[in-house]
Amino acid sequence: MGRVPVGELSRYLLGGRLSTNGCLTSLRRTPRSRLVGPAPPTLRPFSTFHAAKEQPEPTHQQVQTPPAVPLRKKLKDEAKQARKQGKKKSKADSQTVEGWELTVGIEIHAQLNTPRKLFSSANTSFNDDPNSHVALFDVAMPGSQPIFQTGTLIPALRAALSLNCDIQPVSRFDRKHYFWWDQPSGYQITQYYQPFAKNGHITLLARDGIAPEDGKSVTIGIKQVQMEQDTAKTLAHNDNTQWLDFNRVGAPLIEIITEPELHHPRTAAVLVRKIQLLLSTVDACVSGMETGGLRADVNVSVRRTDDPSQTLGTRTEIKNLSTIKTVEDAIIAERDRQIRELDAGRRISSETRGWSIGSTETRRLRGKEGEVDYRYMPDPDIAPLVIGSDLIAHLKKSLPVTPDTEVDKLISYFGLTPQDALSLVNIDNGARVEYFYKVLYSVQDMIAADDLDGEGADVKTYAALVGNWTLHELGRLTTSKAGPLGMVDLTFTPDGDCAQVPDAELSQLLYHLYRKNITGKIAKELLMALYLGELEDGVRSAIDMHDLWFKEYSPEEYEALADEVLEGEDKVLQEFATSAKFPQGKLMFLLGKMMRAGQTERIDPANAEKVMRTRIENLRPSAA
Ligand SMILES: Nc1ncnc2c1ncn2[C@@H]1O[C@H](COP(=O)(O)OP(=O)(O)OP(=O)(O)O)[C@@H](O)[C@H]1O
Ligand SMILES: [Mg+2]
Ligand SMILES: [Mg+2]
Repeated sequence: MGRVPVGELSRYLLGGRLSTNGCLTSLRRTPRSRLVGPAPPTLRPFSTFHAAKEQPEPTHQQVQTPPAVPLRKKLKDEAKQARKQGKKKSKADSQTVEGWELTVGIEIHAQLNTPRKLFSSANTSFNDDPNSHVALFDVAMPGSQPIFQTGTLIPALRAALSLNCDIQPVSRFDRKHYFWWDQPSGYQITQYYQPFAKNGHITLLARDGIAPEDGKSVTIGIKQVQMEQDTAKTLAHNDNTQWLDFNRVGAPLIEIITEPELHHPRTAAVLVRKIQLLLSTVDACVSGMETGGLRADVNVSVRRTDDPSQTLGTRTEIKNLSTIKTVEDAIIAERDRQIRELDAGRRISSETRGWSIGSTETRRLRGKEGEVDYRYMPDPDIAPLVIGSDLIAHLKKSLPVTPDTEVDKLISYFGLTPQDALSLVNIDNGARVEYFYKVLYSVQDMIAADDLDGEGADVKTYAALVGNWTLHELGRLTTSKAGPLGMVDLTFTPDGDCAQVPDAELSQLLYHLYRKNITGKIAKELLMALYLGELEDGVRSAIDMHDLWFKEYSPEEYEALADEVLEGEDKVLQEFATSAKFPQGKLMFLLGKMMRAGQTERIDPANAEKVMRTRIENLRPSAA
């Protein structure tokens, strides 16, 4: 059958609203905010749907994803919720329940980092105007055909290789049928019979934060990785009206399916976090859970440990978990619910369940028995996918180092503590560690240019300083103490650029701190001023302008300062002279007073302590 010319179709179906390149474009640009305002008039036939009361629950992964909430806010809300429920951990959130074995398998859906949809040349987009990137095929226009976008394969392969999978030389696409408003064709194209990658694994280490019961490390099998289409985004509006944004329909996803080999809730959460980081490290996916780019479905079952049959219990599936913490919380709640049911003599029915942030119970969405028959069939319009071994070899060679190797290097070569190394690699989806390297290498260049220590300076001496500042001092900026701006999170590009605290400025600051050209206190004040946007001409010029260079007190001046501080402190001095145990707290008190009395840009805490300590030690009973 010949294909209907696009022009004819568009006139017939949309009154000429199709653009010539085959993509739907809204006639009037619809600002993002309109998503919560009245429906865009030109898109009405597609973007509204009046849900009849008897509509079934959404199937598969089409349970609505809530609009992305910043991770920071989510974590705060979760912490608040936890505080409300009492800080004390209840018995229920332990990692094990005596007499029972928990089993978990996870399906992770991740959006691939690619500019095109899976079977059309429409752009993938995040937060663009609704329905502005929609090809004819994406909305199942009759006569439109899928055209596999080969570029989408590259990030998918990188993801599968990073998960140690065997790439299949030939794989195929299948149709999974179901009827729901977010899937215009009535089926999703996925890989059911022959996925492109199988038999992988991922190793989780104790330092990743797995449950102590899992020991030093645990390796979890990856059953398969498959490519598939995403669905349209549904936004619930008032009165049973659902708005649809087809920008997401047909966007390429991978589904990573683990073996049912997880036995502790925290380890399951760690697995999702580690896979998220891995996918971002190999550039397979650019966004994580916090922006809705990665969603996890957890399959949970329990069985009695003394069950001789050794078969796994019936699983239930909790769909669309959107934070790492909810993975752990939902598994615990579902495990405990299943145990309660079985203890009461009831059976677990195979069903799909949901979870909302802050809740304590999973809730039934639908039963698997009544589930739509997916009627899987090979897609007759799509040729088999043939992947050459040369491409695989090339991609293997060009994979970046894994986060595990990165952490090892930060610890052994740069001398960071394991905790700092892990945090650096884990936060901001790997962007913070990029930022760390930028700052570190600039500081290194400045030190080398001095020609004082030249190449000989031990990198560990300043790497620890840079690590501490890029992690902890930067972290401190965003606490409420910094005033209204203090709530503004630092943002990093994937390349490690930060507009609020540019790496070039921080490296200047840290170089001068390392060289003791400025004091730590001054450095902290400068960093805060930088973050608040008060240093128009940068760090170096602020130091010059306000003469903040460290001009350390002479030994005589330190002595005079100590005298000034000790005046009127006879009672404290008496304690030094008489108490058998050295009153360390009192020394700290005197030192604090000395630091406050001295000029910030002239006093070095270590030298001030030396002077004060010598004074005090002369008073000690043993010195007499
Ligand atoms: N008894 C069990 N207990 C816990 N997890 C299980 C059990 N049996 C299977 N699983 C896990 O359930 C998941 C099944 O995912 P898979 O995508 O293969 O099927 P599905 O959930 O039926 O399909 P979909 O949700 O994609 O429509 C896997 O992660 C697997 O490890
Ligand atoms: Mg699945
Ligand atoms: Mg599933």
